[in-house]
Amino acid sequence: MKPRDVVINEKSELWIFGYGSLVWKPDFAYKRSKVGCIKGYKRRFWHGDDFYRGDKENPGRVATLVEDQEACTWGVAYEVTDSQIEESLQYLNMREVVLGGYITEMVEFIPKEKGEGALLALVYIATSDNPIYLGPASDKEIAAQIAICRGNTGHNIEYLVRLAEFMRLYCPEVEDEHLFSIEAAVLNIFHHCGGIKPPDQKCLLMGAS
Ligand SMILES: N[C@@H](CCC(=O)N[C@@H](CS)C(=O)NCC(=O)O)C(=O)O
Repeated sequence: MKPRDVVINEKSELWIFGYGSLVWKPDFAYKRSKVGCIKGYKRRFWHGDDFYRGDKENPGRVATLVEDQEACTWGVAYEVTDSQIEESLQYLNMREVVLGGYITEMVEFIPKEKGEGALLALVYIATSDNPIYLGPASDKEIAAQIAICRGNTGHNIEYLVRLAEFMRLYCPEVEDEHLFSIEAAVLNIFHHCGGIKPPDQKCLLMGAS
């Protein structure tokens, strides 16, 4: 399945950029990966998810990209070659497009490693005309929604914490205020609601409820 705008170079290679669950759970075979960023977009928890991290009644909040010329978004680009191209596109079409409501764009990816040239990469973006797009909300409102949602692959908190973990580990110099203020607000909710012990990251990362 080749989405309309996928560019596969003459060496039969394709790069796929992930900035949400794809940074910690690609779940497709790839040849190699690079940490880096794409310019002109900011990551926002403005997309709804009524399948993986939420349900029809309580849709979760997951990452999408919003155009902003001043911003850049950090994540991971995966190189797929030969038969991996068709396999990954088929898999991601179901995961991201059919079940997730994302569309595909080609963007310029800039590797973090010095001296490595920019690459064209496929990215999955949920736009505001998408039926399950939730749009802007305060960090506290987003945190309150994430704190109570879970879906077919686990808790919405796990999605948030694993992404924050990725950024702390691989992009420690990057200030992602939106991501970290939502994470802090979620932990604050657990701290203040009836003294429930804040879920430590280990238990969250274990996908505990
Ligand atoms: N397209 C973004 C977001 C992808 C994403 O988080 N998609 C959701 C679908 S709504 C997903 O695959 N979730 C799997 C999970 O949460 O386990 C990325 O490149 O990482």
